[in-house]
Amino acid sequence: MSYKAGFLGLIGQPNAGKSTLMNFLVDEKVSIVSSKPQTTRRRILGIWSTEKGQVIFVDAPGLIKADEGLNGFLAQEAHDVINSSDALLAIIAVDEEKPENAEKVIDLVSKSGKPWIAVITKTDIEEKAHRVMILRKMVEDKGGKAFSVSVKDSKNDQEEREALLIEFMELLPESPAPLYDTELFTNENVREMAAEIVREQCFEALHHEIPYSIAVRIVKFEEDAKPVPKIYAEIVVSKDSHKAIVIGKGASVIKQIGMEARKEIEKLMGEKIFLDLNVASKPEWFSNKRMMKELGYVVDSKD
Ligand SMILES: Nc1nc2c(ncn2[C@@H]2O[C@H](COP(=O)(O)OP(=O)(O)OP(=O)(O)O)[C@@H](O)[C@H]2O)c(=O)[nH]1
Repeated sequence: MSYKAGFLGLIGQPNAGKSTLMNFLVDEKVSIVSSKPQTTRRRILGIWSTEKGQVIFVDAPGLIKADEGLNGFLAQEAHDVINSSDALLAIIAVDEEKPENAEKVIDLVSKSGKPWIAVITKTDIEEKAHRVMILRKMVEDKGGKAFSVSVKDSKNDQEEREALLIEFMELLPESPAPLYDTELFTNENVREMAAEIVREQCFEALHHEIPYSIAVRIVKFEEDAKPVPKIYAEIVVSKDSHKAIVIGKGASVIKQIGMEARKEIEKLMGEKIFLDLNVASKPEWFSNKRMMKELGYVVDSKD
């Protein structure tokens, strides 16, 4: 059998389970997960390599409609992933409230002209189990093949994981060699992943709209500091009034964010670290192209 390698884009509505699925398939925590929709911002790659091929998963932000600001960036990212991937996975969750949303994803992917497979996620949610058949039929009506998976139930099922990976690899083009070093499981560096982990913990600790308007920037990353590496991160809020909320009474909220993020970053780095968090207010940063660029959300290559 020839060697296959390429980019496989994960396309779905916000909260469909794309990041969770990618982390499960790559068997590493690559992309952040939260119970709130629209957590994924930048395109994140998860890489799986075997001697037969290399699947590079591209976790795109969920599909949304917007032209400007951060949401405009997210919408553009999702469409760029469709255009630039070699093959696509349509990710549809059994708990998707509106059938037309599932239809839209299947439509978009099937019309892309690229090889594709649908993955029906969250099949462990019993009261929605009947929807698996309905979604499968929707996929088959568009000429596609559907797999169903529950990451909750399959966490320890390596056979199921490998079977899915082999199916997905078949969608990819032949390639003379791997596209990334076969030791890598992501394109993100530790610095970027640390910032994403702090952002994930903000989603955990904060409610309402605040986490959506937060960005996290690593100000200093002293990998060789003694006795442990030191990471200085800044949580950027978009309104002065959010600062006090992120800090919390007696600094309780920021302490919680820091403690949980530190544990996750330590897991990632395999060693103890020191994490320092600061909160800075940059009013309406997401409406300002220069600030968005500074925070890692590149809007336009022309500026
Ligand atoms: N019960 C159940 N929940 C799941 C499963 N997969 C994901 N979830 C939950 O669904 C929520 C959304 O998961 P994510 O992986 O962040 O979804 P996403 O599609 O990447 O979301 P965006 O970043 O908004 O695009 C989280 O609370 C997950 O824990 C599953 O197999 N079963």
